[in-house]
Amino acid sequence: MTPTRKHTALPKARTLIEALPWLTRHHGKTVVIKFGGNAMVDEELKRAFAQDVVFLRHAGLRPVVVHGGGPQISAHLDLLGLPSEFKGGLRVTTPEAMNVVRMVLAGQVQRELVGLLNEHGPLAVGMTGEDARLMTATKHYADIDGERVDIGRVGEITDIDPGAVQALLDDGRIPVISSIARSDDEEDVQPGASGVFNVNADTAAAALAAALGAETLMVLTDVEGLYEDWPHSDEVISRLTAGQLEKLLPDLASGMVPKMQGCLHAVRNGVHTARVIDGRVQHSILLEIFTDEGIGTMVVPDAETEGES
Ligand SMILES: Nc1ncnc2c1ncn2[C@@H]1O[C@H](COP(=O)(O)OP(=O)(O)O)[C@@H](O)[C@H]1O
Ligand SMILES: CC(=O)N[C@@H](CCC(=O)OP(=O)(O)O)C(=O)O
Repeated sequence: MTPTRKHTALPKARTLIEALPWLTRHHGKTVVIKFGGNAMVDEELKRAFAQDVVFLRHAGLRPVVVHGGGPQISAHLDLLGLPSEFKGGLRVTTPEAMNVVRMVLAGQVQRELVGLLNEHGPLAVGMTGEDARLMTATKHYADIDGERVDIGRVGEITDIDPGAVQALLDDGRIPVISSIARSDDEEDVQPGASGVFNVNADTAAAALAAALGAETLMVLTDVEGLYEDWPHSDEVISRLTAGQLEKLLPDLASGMVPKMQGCLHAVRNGVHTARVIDGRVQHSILLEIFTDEGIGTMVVPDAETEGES
């Protein structure tokens, strides 16, 4: 006689059933996920990330991945004997460095993520902001202590045409996007890297989330969330409104500046929640979307202080 297995299977069934309200709530909704270069250094984490994104897609959500690659770009510049310098959290991008940025993001990091996602089926399609005019930018100048500083080929997004991304989503695909934008400046008409800009990946993800009318922007990084008094304490701010975040922005440092500016832009432009979560925790995306054990920092629009999770 075959022994019954119903008791051992029950906890698994409970886990699935517990996800039901979240599955219902998020069905058909667009989620833009920014995968940061620092969260991308561990092979197992990358595989778990790909599994989570594919899970979201099969659960009926519309995930879009925007990836970073700061450490990978710096490593390649170093290999070529070129310096890595940041001003106001953004890479000083010479025309020579722009070639490297484009090659590493579109040719290396994006290809790897597309490959990992496609181990689960014909799902992921890679593109950069140049493709189908997804992202157009103009030259960005850094503001360093009130001074306008030239940081080279760094772009500020002026227009997003999300048509190609929407078409891929409608076709059941997972767009994987590198944060490089085409230039519409007149002197930049020539093809090649001289006609494109390097855009911070947090900024690009936030702008895309707003343009797509996404429900959620999720930024995966290498810390637990926004620390209240970084680097002196590791107390994470779990929830804050756009207005509260706006007041904090001038005091924030380095990598958190584009992330939190991006979260603010997203929730002020129609995105329901923007979250900064710990990409070092395996399956952090699933925990965040399908359980009430949400981790990290959640930013909500001003009117919404209660209820959302
Ligand atoms: N208030 C803060 N809370 C958390 N991290 C902060 C804060 N201010 C600055 N940081 C720094 O920002 C870093 C994350 O940004 P970044 O290195 O650009 O990551 P990513 O590659 O994921 O985009 C953290 O590792 C931390 O060193
Ligand atoms: C202008 C600018 O700074 N661009 C970034 C683009 C990559 C990025 O943002 O990667 P992370 O998300 O891993 O930091 C850079 O060149 O490093």
